Amino acid sequence: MLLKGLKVLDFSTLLPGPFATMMLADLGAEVVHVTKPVEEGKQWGPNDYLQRSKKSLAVDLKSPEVVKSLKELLKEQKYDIVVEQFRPGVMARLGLDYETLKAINPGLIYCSITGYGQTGLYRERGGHDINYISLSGVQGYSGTKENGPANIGFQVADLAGGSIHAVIGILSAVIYRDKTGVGQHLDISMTDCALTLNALFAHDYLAEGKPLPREELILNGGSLYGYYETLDGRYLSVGSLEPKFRQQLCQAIGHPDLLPLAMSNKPEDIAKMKEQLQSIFLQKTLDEWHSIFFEVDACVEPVLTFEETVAHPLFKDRDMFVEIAKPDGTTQKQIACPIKSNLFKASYGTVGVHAGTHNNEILGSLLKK
Ligand SMILES: CC(C)(COP(=O)(O)OP(=O)(O)OC[C@H]1O[C@@H](n2cnc3c(N)ncnc32)[C@H](O)[C@@H]1OP(=O)(O)O)[C@@H](O)C(=O)NCCC(=O)NCCSC(=O)C(=O)O
Repeated sequence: MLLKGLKVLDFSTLLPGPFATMMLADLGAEVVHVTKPVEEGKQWGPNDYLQRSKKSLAVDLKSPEVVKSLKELLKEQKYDIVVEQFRPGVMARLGLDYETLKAINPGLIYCSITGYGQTGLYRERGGHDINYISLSGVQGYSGTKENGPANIGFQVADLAGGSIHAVIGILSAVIYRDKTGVGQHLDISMTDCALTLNALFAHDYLAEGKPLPREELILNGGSLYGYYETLDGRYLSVGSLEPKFRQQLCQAIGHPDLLPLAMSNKPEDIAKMKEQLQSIFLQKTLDEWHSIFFEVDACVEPVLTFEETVAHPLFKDRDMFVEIAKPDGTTQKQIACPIKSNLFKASYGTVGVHAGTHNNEILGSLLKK
């Protein structure tokens, strides 16, 4: 296991931190999730997946004895990475802030994931993914002129922002600590991370002063790149950006005559081509189009329901679903670790366990002291 020996004490809640520490656990880190005590029979949130392979400690962090015991564990270097995701100030009120813990373990890597960072005007402001992607500008040029931004259905800032940057930060800090013995405090703001997701278009504005209007850029509706409805009310994603793919597209839909229009970058031609494509795609069902495009190199794929995704041979070929053991001896299907290597194969413990399952194992003797 790539991260064998890394020991993480994870105070995070909701999605970004738990997803980050699940990635670390999939790669072999030992993760203990610290949470509030939960009534027997009631599990916290999406525990089965996000908490897989982790141990669970359910404790009242406002109890001085508990905090003393946790510090003891950190002092003895039983855990050398802390992940937390509260509003700035919460961990300090609990006596578990970086400065306090660094004093007892200078090699500690402490990763704080927040909406807006540890500093600045917004530091204590509550928020969720929808707010982070709104402030970061990505929603300012997504959606349509008519309807404005659209709900995207999954959490971009939390995951592509917070979780993945937290993991990169933690692993970089581990490499640095291996060389120097020195730990550090990582300040991961999900909105800062979401800002970086403007990667392609930010430059147009920053370097060239070009505004980023909805439906006028190459990927947001200003080209034929987009979604088109089919006869059965389903959708096709058309990503035929390059000339060779546009050529294949026109052939596949039986309209090589449309190639000059498909190649034109004039806004009026693009609008006409999109209209043509829409009326052509409405003539067949998604399955019929899929049969045609499966044989064609044109960057056209169906928009699948999640059920269809789970059954798709693409993910079967890539072993992207795994059966994870449950404590009752049965298994549960979950998404596999997507990091694949010639040396390493992800291995998993059980699905997330009930909050507090490992209280005795981890804190038992310390709490009795
Ligand atoms: C999500 C939040 C807005 C939720 O706000 P709040 O509910 O007000 O929580 P806070 O973090 O401010 O404070 C948590 C309080 O719970 C207390 N607390 C926490 N755990 C414990 C335990 N185990 N025992 C006792 N007390 C506890 C902690 O001491 C704080 O108390 P006091 O000190 O007494 O206050 C905020 O946590 C936040 O901004 N976090 C960083 C960013 C974030 O997680 N955003 C959401 C991502 S998910 C998302 O976007 C999405 O899916 O959508």
